[in-house]
Amino acid sequence: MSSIETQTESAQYVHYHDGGGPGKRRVLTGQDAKPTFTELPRVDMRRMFSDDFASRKELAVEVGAACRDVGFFYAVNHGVDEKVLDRTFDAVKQFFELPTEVKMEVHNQKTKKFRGYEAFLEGKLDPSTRGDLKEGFLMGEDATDPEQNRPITPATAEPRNQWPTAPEAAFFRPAIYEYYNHMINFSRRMLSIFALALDLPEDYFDSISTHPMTNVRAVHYPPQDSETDVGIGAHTDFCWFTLVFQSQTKEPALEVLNANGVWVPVMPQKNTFVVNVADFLKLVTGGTWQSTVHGVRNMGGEERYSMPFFFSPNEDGVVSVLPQFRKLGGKYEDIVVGEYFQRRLDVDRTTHLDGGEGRRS
Ligand SMILES: O=C(O)CCC(=O)C(=O)O
Ligand SMILES: [Fe+2]
Repeated sequence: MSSIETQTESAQYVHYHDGGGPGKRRVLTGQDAKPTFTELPRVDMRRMFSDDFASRKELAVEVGAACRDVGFFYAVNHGVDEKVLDRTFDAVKQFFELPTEVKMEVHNQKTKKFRGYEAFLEGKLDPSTRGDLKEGFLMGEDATDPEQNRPITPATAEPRNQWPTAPEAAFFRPAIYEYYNHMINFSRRMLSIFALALDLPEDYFDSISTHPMTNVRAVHYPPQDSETDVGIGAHTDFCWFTLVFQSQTKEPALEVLNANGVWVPVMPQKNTFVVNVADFLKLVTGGTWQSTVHGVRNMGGEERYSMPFFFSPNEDGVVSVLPQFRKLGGKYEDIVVGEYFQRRLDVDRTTHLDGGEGRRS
């Protein structure tokens, strides 16, 4: 998949999973190539904590450009303590080393929201593969978990998360909650910067984000030795935005697709998050911001771990294309966040791409 290889092939397509269905992009080379990114911008988030509005606005302008031109950026000086990140990754590694039966107690197929443990090869966004070469654990908003301090209402009374009960797994729940709470705070600041980047008041999204839909996914990718395997098939995320912390492998594994159908590697950088725009932010910006296709191939010979945090507004929040992105005469429907989210989850659960085409054909 080098750029040289790309230039010698003609009329190739890259296939992916977008908006709940199959998508493809022509690989453009030579005179057909469009101006597009070849690396991720680095954004210094320290200004997010500034009392000075001009400083926050300056940050928002940079973030807005990254969201429009790339859909992905590195976030440095994000304010999440490095010690918390180290502790979280230690716990995640330890969890995945537990016996399979301990992990399978909380198998995600026992829940409607797919929470809990996902075994190797069970995820399969790309039907030409034997499945995603990863195992994972997913948790998220759940008013019945006392750690979340949320009122239980008829709509939130059912437990959503699953936690292992084996004594040897007792360390895991508090470790994940420590990360989760830090990520909620980081996300709220991020949300106000996104609002500013869209020339809206900083608190514009707050009223629909009082009890946001959120997920932490801990993922373990073993090293793969076959080019035909994938850690996670090419896809876009179906939330508002995603914050990813990845382990420090020597070789990059996460890859982001640019407009010319070229996979841009995302080299892990120390104490740095990768932030990406997801489908909802693309939707409310009328496609001005990009929900960029990405995937993982862990070819560097090392175990890899990552911790994506997915943020969406309230389940009963109603969103639509923002006024400044509407075209005269256009028809714009309201979308209930939770309904859209569950539809996408059901698609992911039950369907795969048609046709058996891989990432390139
Ligand atoms: O592991 C990563 O770096 C990204 C994972 C990812 O894209 C996802 O879980 O949606
Ligand atoms: Fe993703």
